[in-house]
Amino acid sequence: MSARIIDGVGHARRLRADLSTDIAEFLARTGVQPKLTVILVGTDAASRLYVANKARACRDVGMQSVTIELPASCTLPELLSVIDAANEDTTVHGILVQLPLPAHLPVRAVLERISVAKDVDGFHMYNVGGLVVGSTVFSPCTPFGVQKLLEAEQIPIAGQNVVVVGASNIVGKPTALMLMQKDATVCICHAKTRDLAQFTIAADILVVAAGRPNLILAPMVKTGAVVIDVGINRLPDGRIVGDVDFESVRLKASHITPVPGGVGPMTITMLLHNTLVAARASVDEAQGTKAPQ
Ligand SMILES: Nc1nc(=O)c2c([nH]1)NC[C@@H]1CN(c3ccc(C(=O)N[C@@H](CCC(=O)O)C(=O)O)cc3)C=[N+]21
Repeated sequence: MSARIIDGVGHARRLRADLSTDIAEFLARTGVQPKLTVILVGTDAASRLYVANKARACRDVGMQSVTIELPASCTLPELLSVIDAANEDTTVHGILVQLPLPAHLPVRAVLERISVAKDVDGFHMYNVGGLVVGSTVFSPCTPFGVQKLLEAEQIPIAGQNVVVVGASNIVGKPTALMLMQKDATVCICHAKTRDLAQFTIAADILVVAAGRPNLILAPMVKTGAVVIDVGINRLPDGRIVGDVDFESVRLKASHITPVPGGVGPMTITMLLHNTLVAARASVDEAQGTKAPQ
């Protein structure tokens, strides 16, 4: 068997074309252009690149984006006052604080400052908690992108055995909750899991977000499984690889995402989606057509 390679770039392109149409229609109808504010603290090269990619993606679909760059020495009160200003600015619909933050800044305090209605990353505790009860304002972009990829590939989720490898707050845990909400039987493995293979071999859908190259080898994968690789690792030779040994696992899986070109492009797409949803909600609220969130 050779797996179908899930084309994240193609799925993302189709979704972004739809978003462009929706944004143009929304602008024509309301006069409001959706706007994302990205806050970048420090000068980490990878973060700068990601932020530049997000800004370009916004422009490509007709959204405004503003990047606010703060020095790595920025204090917590300084960062919070920048967030407060974006919260109060009615022309801003989405706010994203690029992670990771410099070590002296407390991540939770920063994320909890973002208005829930503008938390397009879905990282605010209110949105995280919403995943537990199945009613979130914004779903986090990477798990949301994984779910969209599965839907676009018409892969059934209900009743499937889903194994998530990696228990991070931004990928593993929310992915598990979102797929459980879709009636999957979900298991979460992490760095302390004993005998990882005994769990992964049972997976109909294996989602890997551990940040370790070659963590998942072919003998750990069930024949015909759907393998979603969320890992992004830069090797010493500069190559970007996921957490899955792509060349061996593709011979055993039914579907597999490549890295790059799999989940990554969907993450930014769902950020754009969430920003449009935020802009719509803000117009609805201003017109009193919906209860404020
Ligand atoms: N507040 C916050 N929100 C985030 O969503 C967030 C963040 N901080 N910090 C960093 C991570 C990482 N992340 C990626 C998004 C897109 C790709 C992506 O498009 N990757 C491409 C290109 C990969 C490459 O060549 O570098 C691909 O996989 O094909 C990757 C990684 C969002 N993150």
